[in-house]
Amino acid sequence: MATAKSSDAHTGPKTPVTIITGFLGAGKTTLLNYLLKEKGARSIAVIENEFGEVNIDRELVAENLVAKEDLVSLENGCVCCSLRKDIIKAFAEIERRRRQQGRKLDAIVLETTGLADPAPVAFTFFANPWIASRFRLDSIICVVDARYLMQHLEDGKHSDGTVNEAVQQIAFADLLLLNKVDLVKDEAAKKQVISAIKGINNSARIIECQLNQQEHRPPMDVLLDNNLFSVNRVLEQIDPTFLDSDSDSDVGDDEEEEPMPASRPEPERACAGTDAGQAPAGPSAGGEPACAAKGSSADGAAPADGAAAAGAASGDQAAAGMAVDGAAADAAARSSGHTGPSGQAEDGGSARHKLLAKYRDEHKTGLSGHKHSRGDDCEDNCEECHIVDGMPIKGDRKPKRRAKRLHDLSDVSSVGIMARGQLDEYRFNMYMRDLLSEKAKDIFRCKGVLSVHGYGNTKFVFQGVHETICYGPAEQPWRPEEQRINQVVFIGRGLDRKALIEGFRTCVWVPLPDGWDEFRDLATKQPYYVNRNTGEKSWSRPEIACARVVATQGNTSQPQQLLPRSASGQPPKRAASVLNAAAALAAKEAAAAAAAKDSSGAPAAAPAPTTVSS
Ligand SMILES: Nc1nc2c(ncn2[C@@H]2O[C@H](COP(=O)(O)OP(=O)(O)OP(=O)(O)O)[C@@H](O)[C@H]2O)c(=O)[nH]1
Repeated sequence: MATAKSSDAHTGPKTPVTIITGFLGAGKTTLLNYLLKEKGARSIAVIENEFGEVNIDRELVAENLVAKEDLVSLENGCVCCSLRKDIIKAFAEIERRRRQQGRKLDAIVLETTGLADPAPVAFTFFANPWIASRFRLDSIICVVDARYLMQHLEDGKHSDGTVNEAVQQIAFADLLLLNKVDLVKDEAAKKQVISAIKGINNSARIIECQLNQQEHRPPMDVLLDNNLFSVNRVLEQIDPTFLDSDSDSDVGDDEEEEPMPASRPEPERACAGTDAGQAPAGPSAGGEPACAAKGSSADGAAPADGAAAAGAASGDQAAAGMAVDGAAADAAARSSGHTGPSGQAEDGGSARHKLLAKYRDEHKTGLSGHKHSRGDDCEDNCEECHIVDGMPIKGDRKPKRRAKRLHDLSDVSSVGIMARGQLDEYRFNMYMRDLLSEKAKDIFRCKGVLSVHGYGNTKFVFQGVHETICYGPAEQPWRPEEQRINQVVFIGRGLDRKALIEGFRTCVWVPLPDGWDEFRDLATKQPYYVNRNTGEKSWSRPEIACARVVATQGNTSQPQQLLPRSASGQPPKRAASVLNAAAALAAKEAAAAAAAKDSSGAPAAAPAPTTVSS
């Protein structure tokens, strides 16, 4: 088993880490891009976590980074649950790259998925000694979608005691950005949202903003290096068991079994490298700096042995400093078999108890405000006495363990679809229109990068949050050497994977058979087809050739299967209904338009849409 030597201890300043949280589509990536664009001389690395099977954000963030090495992506899962141990690897990877390049690093920004509970992520900074000695949690910023918050709070009410992610995200925030205020025109509705936020978190500052508008963004120095995270606030106001272990908290325990990042100078330390991905380019936004930050950071010494060296600290940060070292010592003792000052192996609990007790003795303050020192028989029989020390102080109560939150994503999934080639604009529009008119409530989020037939090298990005959807050109076109692969991801509840994939297949543009040309009806923009040899006109596409669509499946980002076409070569049923509905609607509109002016050149006299059968 690896044993850390005192020379392993990192004694330099700790790099501040900002966690960006917020529900799906709230504006986290928009904020991240703003931070990256306006970072000035700061060197920022990004850990970006994507829930979806296809990572669209990587495209949209990468171009704002100085080097692609600054981005580590954790894909297809949540850092708060399935990818929890990968956070440590991500930090190790960033550290490895930084050392390799001999660059300074001023800050790390970690964007969680929109479904992440920030608590376990924040806990990592206290549970893992290697992280605790090198990084400090600067603040948790929660981006709140002013338009959809009430819906998300309502949707997330679970009768079985499981946690609503939107509530957790707000509760744990040190700073709340009430975003998309442009979409809430009604002042009363906005007040309702603010009051709902305050009902969950009354101590964090709320800043109203519009992150996609330069002039309505919060100033940079309010956002970065603001030193807002306070472990005391978390313990007092949110979760008194925050620093207690749960079954997932041993995040560093198995790291020592894995190899270190290749160039890492401390091979015996308990942490591991990663193959985390790197990224191509994508679009983003600009912004402007201003304003003041508060407080200063505390850079405690790393816990070199089980006893842990306490860092120099003050105020709120002192609590964090002590807790860091305490928890770090705890984890170090557990994972590395370190010995305490007595030379005896200490269990993690006692190492942490000593440090927490020291802090409490110094401050003589209980978490809920009543005064007592450790070991006192607390007259209030307050819960915290039992929780903080992890053992019963009074009576025969059993040691407490942090209640493990259930992260209920049982019915929430993501469907990632990739398709080579180009999309047929009209069909894709119809597909999305049809889909969202039926499923907007359950499709929390959709996004994609598209290559559309007829638009040359323009790369399109589409972004959907429930029924709000927008398309636009990415900042960078398709590069000549870049493979044009359409990528879309849907995240939501009860998604019908098969229907989504089959529907998307019908959107891929395929060449027409010889002799056929495509035209657009002037009034409806619906395409129609003319055979230049025979003069035949049709609203339905003469032939749909085989399209190669690769769908990702389950919890893997690897393409899994090629979907077979139906034997007839016709689109599947669901797609047929999409096309029929679209065609019927368009035909109705065309008839009305044709009645008004008979000059479009489309098939004569309100053509009956040809039924496409499967
Ligand atoms: N109207 C409006 N749209 C915004 C604002 N900020 C961001 N958006 C848009 O909201 C959509 C989602 O923004 P993202 O930044 O991708 O949201 P996100 O939280 O990163 O989404 P996920 O990572 O998928 O959870 C995009 O289309 C943004 O352009 C805003 O202030 N007003």
